[in-house]
Amino acid sequence: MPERAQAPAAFGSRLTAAIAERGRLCAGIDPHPALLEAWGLNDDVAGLEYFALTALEAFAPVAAALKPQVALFERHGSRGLAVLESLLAHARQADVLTIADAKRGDIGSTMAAYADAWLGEQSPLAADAVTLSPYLGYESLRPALDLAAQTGRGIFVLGLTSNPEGASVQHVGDDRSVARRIIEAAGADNRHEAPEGLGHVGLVIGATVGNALERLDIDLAAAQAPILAPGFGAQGATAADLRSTFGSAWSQLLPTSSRGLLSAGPHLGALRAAAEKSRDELA
Ligand SMILES: O=c1ccn([C@@H]2O[C@H](COP(=O)(O)O)[C@@H](O)[C@H]2O)c(=O)[nH]1
Repeated sequence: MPERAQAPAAFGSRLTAAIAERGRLCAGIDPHPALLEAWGLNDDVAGLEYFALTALEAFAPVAAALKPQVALFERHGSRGLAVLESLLAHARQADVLTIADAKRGDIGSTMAAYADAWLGEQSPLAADAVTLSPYLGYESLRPALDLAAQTGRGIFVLGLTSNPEGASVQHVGDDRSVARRIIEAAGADNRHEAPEGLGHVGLVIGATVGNALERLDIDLAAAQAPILAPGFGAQGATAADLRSTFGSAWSQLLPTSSRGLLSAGPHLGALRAAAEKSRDELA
């Protein structure tokens, strides 16, 4: 279980320091069955554990953060979640930030339990940040927003997702789109907690969204939000796409790639080289 002797620095500062030290890449740990097979592993708990810990060892020195995809651990049941707990503990020892990609969201009373699970000091599943879905309303996330602020952890709220179907919900709205409302709400929280620099309320904005930010009149700089940008790599977005999509918000950006890196495995050297190449493209 995580133990902390004194109040930790705020998540935005910790992420800024990690990017300065290790570069801007977030390395995804997505143990897909097809990747386990490609690595010569069985699709079982032993294969999962080998995969996750090898990826951690390869990526931790060259990534600002690691993002395990929770669903791919959950599909192995309670023993899969135990592997995730072990991965998170090893990441703490390696001093690399973790973002649990769990996409949780529920009414406030249940949200408090999700917050305890992913952000609570005593939880074996506690990560440095967790992804959340605001579909029940941004304010329903309040227990997690508050606990993250108290514990020096962060959250990443889905804003504009990388999948093409996301637009049918997120782009909707007469004067202000759903995405813009979520992003403005995150910005209000960040300005309240941290008048300068990155706040603890991050946003997920896909690397694949093209000119949606411009079309929806969204000001990411004003939100002071760390931006987790999936879609880099296997979903087709390049470093050049990231630059044209995010422009002046570049300093907030944490591009994340999973299959694009993991398909270089199983050898640690090849995995490390793939991550270094992506990190350098983002430098
Ligand atoms: O909008 C979103 C939100 C989350 N994801 C997650 O990121 C990774 C992407 O994996 P790749 O292999 O690099 O495509 C995966 O865990 C998704 O669940 C996303 O892709 N888009």
